[in-house]
Amino acid sequence: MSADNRLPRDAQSILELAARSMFDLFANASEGMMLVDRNARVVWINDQYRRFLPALGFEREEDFVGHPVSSVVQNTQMHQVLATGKPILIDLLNNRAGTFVVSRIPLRDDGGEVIGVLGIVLFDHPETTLQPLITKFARLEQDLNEARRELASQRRAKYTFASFVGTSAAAQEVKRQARRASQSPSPVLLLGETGTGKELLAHAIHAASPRAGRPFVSVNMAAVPEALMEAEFFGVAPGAYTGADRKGRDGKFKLADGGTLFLDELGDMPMAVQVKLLRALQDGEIEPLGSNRIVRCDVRVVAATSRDLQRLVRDGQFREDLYYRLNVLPVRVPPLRERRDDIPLLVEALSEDIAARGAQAQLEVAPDAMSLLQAQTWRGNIRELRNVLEQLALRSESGRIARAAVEQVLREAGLDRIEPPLSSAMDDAAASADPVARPGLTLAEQVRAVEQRAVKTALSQTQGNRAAAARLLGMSRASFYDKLHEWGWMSENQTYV
Ligand SMILES: Nc1ncnc2c1ncn2[C@@H]1O[C@H](COP(=O)(O)OP(=O)(O)OP(=O)(O)O)[C@@H](O)[C@H]1O
Repeated sequence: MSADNRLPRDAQSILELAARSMFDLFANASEGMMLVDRNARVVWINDQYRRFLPALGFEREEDFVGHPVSSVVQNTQMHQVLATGKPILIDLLNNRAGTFVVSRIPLRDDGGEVIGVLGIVLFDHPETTLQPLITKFARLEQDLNEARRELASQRRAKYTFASFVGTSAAAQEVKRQARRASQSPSPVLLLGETGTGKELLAHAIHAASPRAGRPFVSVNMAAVPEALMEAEFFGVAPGAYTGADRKGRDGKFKLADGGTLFLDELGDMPMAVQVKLLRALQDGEIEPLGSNRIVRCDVRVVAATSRDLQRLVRDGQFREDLYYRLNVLPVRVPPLRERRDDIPLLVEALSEDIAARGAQAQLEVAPDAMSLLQAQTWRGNIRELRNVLEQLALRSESGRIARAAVEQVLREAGLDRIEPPLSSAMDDAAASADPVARPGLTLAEQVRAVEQRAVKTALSQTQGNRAAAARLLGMSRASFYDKLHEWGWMSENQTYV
């Protein structure tokens, strides 16, 4: 009989022959084999495997065979194969005996039920035999660990209240309110113009809250395309999509579980997502896309917006019920022009940071240059101030900043140049406002000095809010403005004072 005639021709016999040949191949080529039963107990090992026993800490075979595999082989995954019925064709196993390349194959009875698992040690000491593979694996593992560390650090608060620079009454008040809010589990709504520090405060609130040890996760509504927002928030169930999301993905709600979810640019949230967000906030439950399973999430929400939410509600662009749900602890973050006294401190802190990042000299701003910065309207607030300082730092070798340099940067940045004499005029007037100190004054001059001092005090008490200052002094707004014009403290195109 020729060799060809000995080959079977029916599928079942071919399969049996292949299985037998493969098993013989594995048995001979492998470094060892073990069998566990359906209770994950070791029931058999071959001769080659026996030589690993001392390194695994066993003198006698009976101390190994007959025992649960997880108690005799550290880091084994045999029970996982038993539970899932899925083979692990190739894996690296690390334990006290060394590093091994292993394969784990479920064994099924005629009914298809898993009745045991065959474990095969394909290579021992792969660090010598499989060096390139191991090196690559180690590098990937290292990259993965770094990425995980990076992700974890991104999910920690970057700022604390100490990062919020400012000692003015307005700055202290906003910090006081935010500190109080940090101790409450209710949602916080940070309201203020762009660049006023809302995101910084959101971090600080989280860092001072009982959730500080848990993740801080942000979503910027203006940065996520509308079509992806639902998946971004609530996640995607495995198999809901083909492609990259095949395995499913956690949404930001789940990632923030136990911690704080920061919703930046809340006013830009599409209506469809608003409905789902409301449900998630009310019930503490979310439903990932493509799933019919409810997932519970314990998340504290801090939201921020520079838009007028009440107006968006009136215009039908923001749900009223969601607005009330989020507007439990509103914190108004004042614009820079309401806390000009903080500008010198901010300039110092920001230029220290700029110098540290760019290895440039720390800026030394001349007093008349500083007054120019203090007089500016700063519609982009602290972010805009920082940009101007960065420009100044780039252009200055020594770090010394004269008034002309500030004028030039402001002009090139298209910022209105606002002259500071107003504030000096106000300060000068207020300084000479003590009539007792200036006994030679006429009655009219003394009255005027007293009025000026009262107006200045009222303005500083109301953080520059003229309407509120007028109310405080029991004056109509019109006569208050008349006074400011009369003293040259306000002109048609100047908004300062
Ligand atoms: N009080 C402050 N002290 C120091 N730095 C600040 C302060 N407030 C804001 N900053 C800095 O100014 C920049 C803008 O702040 P932030 O992003 O928090 O503003 P925002 O109000 O969230 O702005 P937007 O509404 O545009 O997102 C950041 O670099 C921040 O670190």
